[in-house]
Amino acid sequence: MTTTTAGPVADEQLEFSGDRRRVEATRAITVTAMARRLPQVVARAYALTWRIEPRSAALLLTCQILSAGLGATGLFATANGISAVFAAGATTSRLTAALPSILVIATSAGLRRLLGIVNQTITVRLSPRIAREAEATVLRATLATELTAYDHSGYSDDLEAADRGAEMCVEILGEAQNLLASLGSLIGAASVIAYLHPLLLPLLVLAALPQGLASVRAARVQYLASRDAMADRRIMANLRWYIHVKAQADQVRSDTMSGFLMAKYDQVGRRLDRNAKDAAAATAKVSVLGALASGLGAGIVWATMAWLVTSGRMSLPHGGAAVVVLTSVSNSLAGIVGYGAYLFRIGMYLDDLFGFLDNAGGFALRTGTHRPAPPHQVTVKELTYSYPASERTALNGVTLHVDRGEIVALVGENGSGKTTLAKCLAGLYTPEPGAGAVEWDGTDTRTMDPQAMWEQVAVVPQNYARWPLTARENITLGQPHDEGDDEALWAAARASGADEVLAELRSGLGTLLAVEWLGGEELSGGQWQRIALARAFYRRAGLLVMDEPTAALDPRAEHRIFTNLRALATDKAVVLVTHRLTNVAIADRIVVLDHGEVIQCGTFEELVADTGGRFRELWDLQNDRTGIPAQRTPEEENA
Ligand SMILES: Nc1ncnc2c1ncn2[C@@H]1O[C@H](COP(=O)(O)OP(=O)(O)OP(=O)(O)O)[C@@H](O)[C@H]1O
Repeated sequence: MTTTTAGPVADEQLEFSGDRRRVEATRAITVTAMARRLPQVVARAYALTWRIEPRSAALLLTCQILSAGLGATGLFATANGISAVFAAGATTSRLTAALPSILVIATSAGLRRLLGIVNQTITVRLSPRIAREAEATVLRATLATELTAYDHSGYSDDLEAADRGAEMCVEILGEAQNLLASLGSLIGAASVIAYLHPLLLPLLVLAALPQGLASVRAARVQYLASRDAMADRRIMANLRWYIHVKAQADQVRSDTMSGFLMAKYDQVGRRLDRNAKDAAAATAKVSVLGALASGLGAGIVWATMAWLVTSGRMSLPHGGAAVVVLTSVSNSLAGIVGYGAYLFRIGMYLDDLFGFLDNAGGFALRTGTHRPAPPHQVTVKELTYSYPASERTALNGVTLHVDRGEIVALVGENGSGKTTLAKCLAGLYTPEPGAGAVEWDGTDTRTMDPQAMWEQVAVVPQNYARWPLTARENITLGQPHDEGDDEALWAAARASGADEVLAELRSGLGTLLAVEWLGGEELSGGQWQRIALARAFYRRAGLLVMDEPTAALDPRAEHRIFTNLRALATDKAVVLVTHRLTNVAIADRIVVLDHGEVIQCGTFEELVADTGGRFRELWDLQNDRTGIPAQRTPEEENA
């Protein structure tokens, strides 16, 4: 428990908030509504196949239709064969009469088996491709998502649900095929049953209905349970990641966190177990009820048939044939119910998938078309920005400009809004309508094609990526690079100090970085930062945004960066975020932020001279040596 002036407040629990609305909507789905969706799911399965291989999709459907026709032919032949065998007359003449039927039964069974093999071969071959294609679609949608999506609770849950939907696609074609096969058999068998005695058909449907309803209900229970468990599964996946990866392996040990992390893991695991137990109990309950009802239904069907035969309403040979066909009917019904229920479930996951794909989870990238040139001036006008999860505004009415050839530094205390502003300048966050604007040479960045805009931007973020790629790729990725021409790369490396790092790598630019991956070499934190700087300097960008670019650098490397920065800025607008105030002397202008507002703006000399200002206050604090023993030079020591 923590305490505030308002009294004790319970700790917030580690929890991912999924989109509860969608779960609620799913809960409200009725069995009939779900039944109506079954054809839609089957159609989706064939549409996905069609997109990959139209000929195979057509062949699969043709096989299904032929197979159903052959099934019906075989059953009619069975009924006729049985009638012939049970008819009056000599055994040989009865067998001779049954022979054509036996030939038809054997041929249709053989051909059906052959068609089944063709179906299975195509399905097994295409299913992984369908899933991969769906997965790639989710990846493309994710890459075309606004960065702010990640700040919305629920987005990651939706993304994961979509991913799961894509995974389920591996089964959709097979299950749709099974369902169609059962349906084909059922139609064939039902027509034979109706021919034998019309009363048997409605009775059969009645007998199968309770089992069907129960299976659909069980599928819904399982889907909802798995959707409810999604947030917990993500927590566990995150915990596993924290325990597995190298990035914090040292802190897990030095902070003696193993017990703490495992306790969290177990706690969430127990919640998942409870969820699974409840779902299993609910599924078992509906399944038992369904089984009882369908057993009762089957009893009624058999009793009716016995009554029809004994009362002379159906001949004995027809009765015998009905027994055989009924077995086929109940197998087909069981197939329809089983595969249908499973397809319902897949259909719900597909809804998650297609719901996400429709508009990238609600955060599709803005679709401006203007392709900007490198800007001469970047302007921020009355910009206000709030993070979706926060009640505070991160930026409040900020106005500033950066010209090409100019370096503008953003300074301020932690949480004052520097990084947020830097991301808005780089077009990573887009202002809401009416919340100000970021303009490049007078053009609102909201009207720009985001990819084309980012081509003009180079960013050194606080947490730069350490790609498990070669040193060359780590610097050139995302940029056109002429094979065999590393001149521009080396120029960027020299400006950032990465040349010294590259010189010591065992295979130079071709060295694989990150030791965790395929035996690559590992770099120190500062060496990685030099690579990240080289990556930004290599980009042919008109706007360079650097957020704490030298935090991990030694004094020599830092000095080199700031010595080279002025030359780099000649054809760029440069924005520099830093807490090291000695470094901002290089800037043409310094903008001081406080709680998302610009409170000072001027040159280094102006701001240091302003004794009552925040910059001067921070400067004095950074240079205050109170409590630190004075450093004496060797000459002073000797004197
Ligand atoms: N993703 C986010 N979601 C919600 N609030 C955020 C998010 N990122 C930052 N904030 C909030 O926005 C405000 C500004 O954060 P920002 O990172 O821009 O500050 P900063 O000046 O760069 O801080 P620092 O010097 O510590 O890097 C802070 O109050 C912070 O809590």
